[in-house]
Amino acid sequence: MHSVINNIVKSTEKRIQRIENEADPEENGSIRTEKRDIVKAITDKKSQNKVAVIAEVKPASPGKKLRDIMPDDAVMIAKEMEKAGAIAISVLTEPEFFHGSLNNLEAVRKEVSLPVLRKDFIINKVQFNEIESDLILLIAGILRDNLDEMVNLAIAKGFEPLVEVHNQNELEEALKTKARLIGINNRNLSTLEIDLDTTLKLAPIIKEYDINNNLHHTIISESGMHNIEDIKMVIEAGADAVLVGTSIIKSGDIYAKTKELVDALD
Ligand SMILES: O=C(O)c1ccccc1NCC(=O)[C@H](O)[C@H](O)COP(=O)(O)O
Repeated sequence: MHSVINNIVKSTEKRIQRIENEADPEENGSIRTEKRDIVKAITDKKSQNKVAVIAEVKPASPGKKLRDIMPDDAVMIAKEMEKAGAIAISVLTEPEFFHGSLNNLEAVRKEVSLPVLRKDFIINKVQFNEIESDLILLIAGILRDNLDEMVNLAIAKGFEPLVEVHNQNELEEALKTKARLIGINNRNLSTLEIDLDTTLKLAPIIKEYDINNNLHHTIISESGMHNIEDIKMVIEAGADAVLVGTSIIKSGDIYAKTKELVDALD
């Protein structure tokens, strides 16, 4: 793992200590009452020959500030994304390296009707009790042997787990779990380099696995997409949806950039 990721995990462990000190770990919160179905949203979007875009409310990435985003701004950004045809909103909640917040997520989920993904470094089950979201990110390369258990706990808590992988080993572990959504992260968490070929390499492996086992996973290509060509490339490789943060947030026109990506197949 890159030293940045090690630092993020250490910082997350400190956050977890605070949660454990403050909350009842057996608290039964986070059971969804209202389901926002991302799989249906993706299927519907694809049937219109549009791109299923999960647009990310991302204030920063390690060492890079993108835009100050407080709850009111997060809501305004998410509404622009929704209006432009995004099928879901991803909200960063990691505070130290991504300047995200639980308040941003809570405000967005209240004000938009799309499924909302909690984008964070989830390494302990107590984090499931922190806040409601429709989807939750689980990173195979960080959770390793705990992946299967965390997927099961997330499902039991009412979350739709998005299991993120970057290489074939992680993918094989992800496919052993009950997760319906596999995120292929084009960003290598050991080097932080981005290579869209990651999706080109891994998506066909998922497709073949599904054919052989009569299953259907939803494939989400994540990170490093900036333009129509990037989107077309990963969709052609078999991605059902794309997750885009930086290029939308930095564009200066959230609505226009999101729409450009949604309409990439026109
Ligand atoms: O965004 C980063 O630089 C980053 C660094 C270390 C770990 C994770 C990181 N990103 C998390 C993400 O998954 C992205 O925010 C998401 O896929 C959107 O990517 P992008 O469109 O490249 O902002």
